[in-house]
Amino acid sequence: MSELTVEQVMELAPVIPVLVVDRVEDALTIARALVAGGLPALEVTLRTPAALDVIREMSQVEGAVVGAGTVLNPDQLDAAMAAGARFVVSPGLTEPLGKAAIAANIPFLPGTATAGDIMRGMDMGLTHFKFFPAETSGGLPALKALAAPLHTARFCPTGGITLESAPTWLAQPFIKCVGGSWVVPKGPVDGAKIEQLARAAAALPRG
Ligand SMILES: O=C(O)C(=O)C[C@H](O)[C@H](O)COP(=O)(O)O
Repeated sequence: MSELTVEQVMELAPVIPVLVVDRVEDALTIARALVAGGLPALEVTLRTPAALDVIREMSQVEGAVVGAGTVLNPDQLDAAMAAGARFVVSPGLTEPLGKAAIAANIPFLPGTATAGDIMRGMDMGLTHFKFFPAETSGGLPALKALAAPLHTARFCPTGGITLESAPTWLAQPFIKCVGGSWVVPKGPVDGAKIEQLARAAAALPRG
């Protein structure tokens, strides 16, 4: 259960940082730096063995709204929610995962890249989607072409987006936020650097 709607999660900041965290010891430093920099919605990808513990740790940080990314199936959805995830993101939309997320009443951003993906989501009652992988799926021209007929859908493009390219995406009315990993660079964790990158991302204007 989450007290936020998916729209509210997307409106927290212009950027949802996509996090791949290997060491649970780094979780608090990363989350505090991102929240201090103005990015409260944190997507912890289930790509590392530490991910569920990282969600638990980060959830203790005041102001953080911690979600799970790379959620592939209902079992992972359950595990993420048990760890405290308040929203979930997936690279693609399957019927089992979509139904489970709707039944669990948790904000869900399924990855979509085609009209068929988005229409299947709409049939399930979903209204907000990740556009993934954004740059290699045709970039903004592709999403504009999809959003024209599917005009009620709202998007969080993710995949290949940078601080420099984000403003062009965010200027579109059908785009609520973007996702990106650039805010937390790979390598040793530097809280001051992360906070600085978060501040720049949080200051991006939205359309
Ligand atoms: O697996 C998921 O659910 C994901 O969220 C994948 C991420 O969207 C991308 O890995 C982020 O892409 P970059 O910003 O280009 O690094």
